[in-house]
Amino acid sequence: MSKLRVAVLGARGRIGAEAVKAIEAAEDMELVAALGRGDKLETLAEAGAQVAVELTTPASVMGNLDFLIRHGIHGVVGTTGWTEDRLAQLTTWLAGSPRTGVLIAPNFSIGAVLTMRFAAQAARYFESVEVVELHHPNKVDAPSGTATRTAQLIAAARAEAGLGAQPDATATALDGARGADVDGVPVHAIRLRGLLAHQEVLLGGEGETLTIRHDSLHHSSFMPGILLGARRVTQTPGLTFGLEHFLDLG
Ligand SMILES: NC(=O)C1=CN([C@@H]2O[C@H](COP(=O)(O)OP(=O)(O)OC[C@H]3O[C@@H](n4cnc5c(N)ncnc54)[C@H](OP(=O)(O)O)[C@@H]3O)[C@@H](O)[C@H]2O)C=CC1
Ligand SMILES: O=C(O)C1=N[C@H](C(=O)O)C[C@H](O)C1
Repeated sequence: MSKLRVAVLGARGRIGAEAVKAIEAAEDMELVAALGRGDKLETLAEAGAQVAVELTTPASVMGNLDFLIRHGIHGVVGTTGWTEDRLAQLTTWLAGSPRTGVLIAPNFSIGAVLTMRFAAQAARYFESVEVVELHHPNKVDAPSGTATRTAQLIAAARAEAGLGAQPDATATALDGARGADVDGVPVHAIRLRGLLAHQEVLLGGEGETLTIRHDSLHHSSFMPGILLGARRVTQTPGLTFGLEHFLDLG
């Protein structure tokens, strides 16, 4: 059987370098290009890449995806910074290349995907909920893509359950003291040397609290999700948002 021809964009970055190793080690894949900033995207087409794993920066990702989609190269995207406007733009580009698939995964680790699932399940039963994400201090964005997605899923679950705004009697506060407001859910971002990628969802009701915590201790935690995404995206035209769509979570 022929191997899947995979490229990495952002190959010299923290997660990109780990992805290069994981793809090289995968028996059913061949790493055909490993590009960093300034490298020519045309290399991808010349190398016959079928899938490109995009792990760069929010500032670079749209330009890269524009190229990939125009050349019919499937995308597996871990880069953050997704807004409604960006997703709409992507959908428009994909409509012009109907056989091309793009997976955007706010988080490739199974534990983080489950955290999002569990948080959305729990959200309808608790009056209060806040998200705390904790990352290494070299991270360029805040809050994290995972925390933003988690808060959006929680907010949707609360709305579906008919829950109103959360109780919060704060009358005065320094700017930022209550975190960022993501669809009514406070999200707090910690940046601390020694950490990698961590998240807590704190839920509170009458006389009880529930904390859901996930820790990525090494970039290897993201690799099975990236490899799964690369395998599945070739069979999944259009835009898929979230690795859970490629997993059987029951
Ligand atoms: N979804 C997930 O599970 C995960 C997502 N991420 C996300 O992945 C992204 C990268 O994170 P991380 O590896 O820590 O960041 P790094 O800064 O370590 O890596 C980003 C790399 O991308 C390179 N780069 C920038 N622009 C381009 C471009 N146009 N073409 C090719 N390469 C480019 C950078 O080069 P230079 O240094 O020269 O600027 C750098 O080497 C972030 O958005 C992060 O949030 C991270 C971990 C898990
Ligand atoms: O920058 C990181 O490191 C990570 N970024 C992603 C995010 O913003 O959610 C995924 C994970 O948290 C690691």
